Amino acid sequence: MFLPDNTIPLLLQGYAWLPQLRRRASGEVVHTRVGGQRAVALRGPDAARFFYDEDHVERHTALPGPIKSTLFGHGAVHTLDGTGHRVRKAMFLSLLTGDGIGSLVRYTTAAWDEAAASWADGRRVVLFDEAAAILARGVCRWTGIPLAESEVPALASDLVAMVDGFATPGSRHWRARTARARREAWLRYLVEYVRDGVATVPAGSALDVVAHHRDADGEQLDPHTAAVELLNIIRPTTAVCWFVSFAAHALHRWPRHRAPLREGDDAFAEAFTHEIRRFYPFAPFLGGRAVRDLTWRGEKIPARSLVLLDVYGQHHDPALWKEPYTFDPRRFIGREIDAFELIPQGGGDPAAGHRCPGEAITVALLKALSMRLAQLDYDVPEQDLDISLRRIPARPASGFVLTGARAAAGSATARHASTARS
Ligand code: HEM
Repeated sequence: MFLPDNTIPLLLQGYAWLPQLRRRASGEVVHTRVGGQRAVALRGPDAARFFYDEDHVERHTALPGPIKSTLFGHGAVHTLDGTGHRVRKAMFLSLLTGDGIGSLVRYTTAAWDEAAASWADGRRVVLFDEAAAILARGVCRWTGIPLAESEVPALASDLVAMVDGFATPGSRHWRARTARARREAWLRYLVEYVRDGVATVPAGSALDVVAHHRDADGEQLDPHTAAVELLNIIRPTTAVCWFVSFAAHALHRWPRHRAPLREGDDAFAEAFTHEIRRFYPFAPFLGGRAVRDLTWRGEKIPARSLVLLDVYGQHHDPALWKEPYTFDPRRFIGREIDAFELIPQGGGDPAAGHRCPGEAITVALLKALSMRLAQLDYDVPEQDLDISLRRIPARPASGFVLTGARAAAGSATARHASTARS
């Protein structure tokens, strides 16, 4: 079968690329070619289950060099399979789940409260940038990475750049590569100082654990790989700023959702974070490579093909979600979420496969910061709030500008401010 290469349509159409191919396909599988390679695209919970079976799809041969040089780093856990992956992944899960989440949220909300107090002077705030700085400050403190206040904006901007430039040719891509090279060098030295005892580090902190982790071969990570994995903690945590800007966008478009967040309705706040992660575009699709000839619902997938899981398409499939283009947090209240149904951060069991180990952290941070945002009154001046589906990763064009931010009367933030004054 002749398959034309679809790389240019992917670059032009972004998130709409796979859903459009799917609409034109005769069956449940899209057959195409991308980057000169044969590819198939699937979607739906059963497809996700199929994709996450290591007997079907591997990762180490699938990730393109430009994505490793920007988003993940060479040698990252994302690029491993089998036992090597399990051992490295266990390190991440030991750090990113359980008791540590509470202290990361506390550090980050403290950074938010401090920043929000400074917004009260009426200045113009670009929420995307402020949230990135707040998150970078919180996660470095939590990780044990020493960082002076004056260094926060440049670090936040580098971490954002690594995410912003992974899927695009041109200046954003080169900015991402430069940012990664700079920050890998910085953290490589820090790891060496920790190992030599030149830098002291809180016992059990992420910096301590990564610096002393032993991989499946019993060896410590080389300093470069340790730096890559530290970045794989602080970079995606800072990237929660994308979701914070989407939360602001949602509260602006559908202000009725502000009241339950402001009142501290925990179940609603959790549902709100899930709906943000379903409704708004972030990871467009996930990719791996077929380890052998496979068959999916009667269709052949030749060995070595790329297998793409259409995340955005799955989250907007009317067969799975009632009115998928309506933003409705209540769809998540009072029901279990299947491990392969809502997949903004991958699917399945994070210990057994590549699902994001930082999902609980993402939900906890987004929930806490959305509730704090809802407790502020602010003005939203004229600006470009368009979220282009052609841009990967998407974001509100203006970064969501607000002015005149002040604690809403009667909110927990206002009570906190008046206690601090008295
Ligand atoms: C902005 C929020 C986040 C999004 C959208 C996100 C999304 C993802 C996605 C789509 C994957 C790949 C899943 C796969 O390949 O099957 C992933 C993997 C990963 N994420 Fe996240 N993530 C986020 C936050 C975090 C946080 C907060 C951390 C750590 C603190 C983190 C650390 C990782 C790591 C280490 C992996 C690699 C897992 C593996 O290959 O086994 N992520 N994430």
